[in-house]
Amino acid sequence: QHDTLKYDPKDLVTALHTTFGEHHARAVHTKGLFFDGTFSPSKDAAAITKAKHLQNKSSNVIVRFSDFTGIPDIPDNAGPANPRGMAIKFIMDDSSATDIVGHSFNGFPTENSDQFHDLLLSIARSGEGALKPTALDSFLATHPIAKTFLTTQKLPASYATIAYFGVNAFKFTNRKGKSCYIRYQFIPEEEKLLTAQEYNNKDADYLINEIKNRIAKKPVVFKMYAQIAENIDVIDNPSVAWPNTRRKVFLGTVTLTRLADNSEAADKALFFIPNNIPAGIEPADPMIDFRSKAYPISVKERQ
Ligand code: HEM
Repeated sequence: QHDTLKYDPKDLVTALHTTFGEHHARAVHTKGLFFDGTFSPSKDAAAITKAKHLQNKSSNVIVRFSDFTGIPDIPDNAGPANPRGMAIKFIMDDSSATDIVGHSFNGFPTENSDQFHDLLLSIARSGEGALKPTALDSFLATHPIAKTFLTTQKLPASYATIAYFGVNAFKFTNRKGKSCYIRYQFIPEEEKLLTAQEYNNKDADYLINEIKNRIAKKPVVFKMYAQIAENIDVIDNPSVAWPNTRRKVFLGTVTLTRLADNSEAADKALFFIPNNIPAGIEPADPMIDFRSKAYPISVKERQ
């Protein structure tokens, strides 16, 4: 199935622009803000991977929170602003770096990039004035997982009070050569969500303002976990979450301490690539390498 994809990474970036506009900015997750902090790995992390940022030694991190869509000024309280993004860059002593790019939903709307392309174009064709049933209505009628994704998003009180999921599976290998398949989870200190009514009453920059105020007073903390697959779990389909009952290994603590320099130059220089990973971690879901070809196209376009 994955060898016979119809659309290439460039087609996906074009589909994002067709749907959200070309704004000389990130093709998607365009509105956002980044923060500086540290990551301290747990002892258990080193038992399941030899990856160097997970070996009992702290690293610096940059974390960028974002809203969905490629619309630069999307209101934080708009429906399509969900899911939120959390991208993290670990910067090690030798100044090498590794990235994780996740979002606030435990799953992806589609099983592969071709279907994501078709979902995007169906959204593009279903704007104001589109005849019913719209292209999106038709897509969702035949793709129930995408429908669940679009209609059951959690509404965060803060970027700091919602969980984020890596969604695509990686293979971890430890120093003894033993491997397992994992998906990342970032769990907030406290989950705080809004009702639909509270959400509607928020203003367009409520998340941006909240997180700036919050971090000026106290650090923002997430616990990072690896959810471990069992033999029966599907590795190459990010639209299906693994059961909640799966074992989770605590990987370490992310502590964000201050708003980073969000200058235009710093923002242009900052990018995350899902397969930027050290020895001890490998992509296990083909979407990871696909994404990793699409992101640099957007990075280049926004310089
Ligand atoms: C085939 C699937 C996907 C495609 C084609 C795609 C494409 C892109 C592109 C082109 C960018 C802009 C990169 C930049 O300019 O720096 C981006 C950013 C982003 N994507 Fe994806 N993506 C895909 C899947 C995912 C998945 C599965 C997640 C979450 C688990 C995700 C979360 C994000 C986030 C959070 C950002 C913003 C990163 C930042 O803050 O710089 N994407 N994506």
